[in-house]
Order: sequence, then structure tokens, then C-alpha cells
Amino acid sequence: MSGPGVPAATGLTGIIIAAHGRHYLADVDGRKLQCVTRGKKTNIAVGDVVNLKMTSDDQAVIESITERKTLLYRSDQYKSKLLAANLSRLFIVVATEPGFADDLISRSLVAAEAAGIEAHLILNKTDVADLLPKARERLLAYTSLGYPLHEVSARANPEHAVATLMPLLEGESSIFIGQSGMGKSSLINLLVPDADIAVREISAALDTGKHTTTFTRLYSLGEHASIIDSPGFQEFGLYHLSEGMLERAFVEFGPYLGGCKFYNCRHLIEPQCAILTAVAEGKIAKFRHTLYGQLLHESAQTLY
Ligand SMILES: Nc1nc2c(ncn2[C@@H]2O[C@H](COP(=O)(O)OP(=O)(O)OP(=O)(O)O)[C@@H](O)[C@H]2O)c(=O)[nH]1
Ligand SMILES: [Zn+2]
Repeated sequence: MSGPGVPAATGLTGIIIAAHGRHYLADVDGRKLQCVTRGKKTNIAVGDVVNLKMTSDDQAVIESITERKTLLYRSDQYKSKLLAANLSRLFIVVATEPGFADDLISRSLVAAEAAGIEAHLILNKTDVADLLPKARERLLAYTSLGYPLHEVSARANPEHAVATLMPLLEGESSIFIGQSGMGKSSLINLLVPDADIAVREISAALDTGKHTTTFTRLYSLGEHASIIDSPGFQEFGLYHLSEGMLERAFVEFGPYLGGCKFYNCRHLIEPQCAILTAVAEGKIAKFRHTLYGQLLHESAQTLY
């Protein structure tokens, strides 16, 4: 944007690569700038493409956010929290051990569907052979819905893990999420060899304090791919999703929507409900419908 007659201080565009409280780090053509928002705004997410104005050599203020392709949220009763912007793929990392929670997987899938992000599953630690069949069997609940599953072992076969996952990242903006202990960090470190250095740099620039990795960060993989690593979380609240969004975010409901007796059916206790019939006939997994009911309940509890 700079050039003859254009002051260097205007027209900077960057991508937000880390966020910690109200402090952000933007990458502008490889240069890392500390950024703040104007006023008390906190509506910036990692992955946002922002217009910046320099305030000193390595600091800038965020003037505006460019239009987002997607926005991934989570929320509780009191507020919603931006997880990442402009994602095209979401990878849920699970493992043969420790055990994974179906609730968290389904919530992640629902969040991805609601945001228009393609969801994939990664099963790590396939080297733990005795637990592999059970893990595969449990994941059938999701592969049968059409979500792709990729099996890897970060420890026993790192080359295979990289060869499997790297092509899936090409041309995409991805996020890796998972419960603690699944091996998400091990996988990210294979895919982004200098991730540790980047985290230390980001942590220093954001002044997050020693050893803190509790911030979301973005790594670029060449020019056309990026990975966002988010700190593990135990809960994935989806209080922000409306009823209409929820029924559409359960992909297996799709064929039955519109088939209920009442046009405003909530698919909970209504007579002649096509969804409830499908559950009774085993065409929709009971645990998914139960979660749907739970999420519907959550969406009615919002205080914002
Ligand atoms: N057997 C086996 N162990 C693995 C594999 N990948 C990672 N681990 C181990 O699993 C444990 C957790 O791995 P991390 O990479 O720290 O997992 P994480 O999901 O990032 O967990 P947090 O850091 O708690 O969020 C470590 O002890 C790893 O060495 C694998 O493919 N096979
Ligand atoms: Zn219904």
C-alpha cells in the first residue's frame, strides 16, 4: 500500500495471530506488531484480517476488521466468546487413550456446522493397539454422518502423520481443538516444527507471563495454509445458537426437517414429529438427540 505520496503510517493490513485479553499480535508481511483496539472493543478474533495504524515502531491500533468468511464462537449463559475468524476447517483431535467425551465432539461439530466450517476428526495414538477397535467403533457415530476420520500416531509414526495431515491443510485455514492429553500439541509440533519458538516469541510480545500457553495462536504454513491452536477446554458452551440454527447444525436431522406435523416443532415431545420418529427407529442416534435437547435448553438460558 505504501508508495510515492502515500504516507507509510496508513493502509497497513495484518492478520491477528494471537490474542490475550485485550492485547493482540498482528502479522504484517512477516513483521509482528502489538495491537490494541480503540476504546473497550474486544470483538477481535485470531484469524481476523485487520486494518492497522502504527502508533510506534512495533505497536499499532486496530482501525477496522475486514469482512469475515466465518466466525467460530463458544459461549456460556453470560456472554459469547470469539474463538477464531476466517476458518475453513476444524479438526477435532481424539485418541485411543485417555478416553474422549462424545459431548465435546458433538458440540464441536455443531459449532462448526453453525459457522459453516468443514469438520474433520483425527484419531491419534493408533499405536495403542488394544484400545484401537473400541475407539474406531465409537467414532462410527460420526463417520456415519459423513465426517472424515484420519488415523495417525504422532509418536510411533510421525512421518505418516505429517503425510496424512499436511495435504488436508493445504489452501485451508484450520483450527485444531481437543481435550487435554489427546496429543494435539504433539501433532501441531510435527506440522509446525518451530511452533515452540513461535509461542515463546508471541508470549514475550504479548507479555503473557512465563510458560503460559493459554492463548489462541495462529501459525502460517507457507502462503496458503494456516493452523490455529487453541488452548484445551473442558466445556464447549453453545448458548448463542438459536433453535433454527441448532436443528440445522445436526446434519442427520436434515432429511426429516419439514416432515413434522407442526411447522414450529421443536422435536422434543411433540406428536407426529419426524425427528422423534427417526430417533425411535434408530435412524438418528439417541445421544445426539439428547444433546440437541440440552443445547435447546441452553439457548433458552442466555442472559445477553
Ligand atoms: N502412545 C502415544 N502417545 C502419544 C501420541 N501422541 C502423543 N502422545 C502422548 O500423549 C501425551 C499428551 O500429548 P500432548 O501432545 O501433550 O497432548 P495435548 O492434547 O496437547 O494435551 P495438553 O497439552 O494437555 O492440551 C504425551 O505424553 C504424549 O507423549 C501417540 O501417537 N501415541
Ligand atoms: Zn419435530
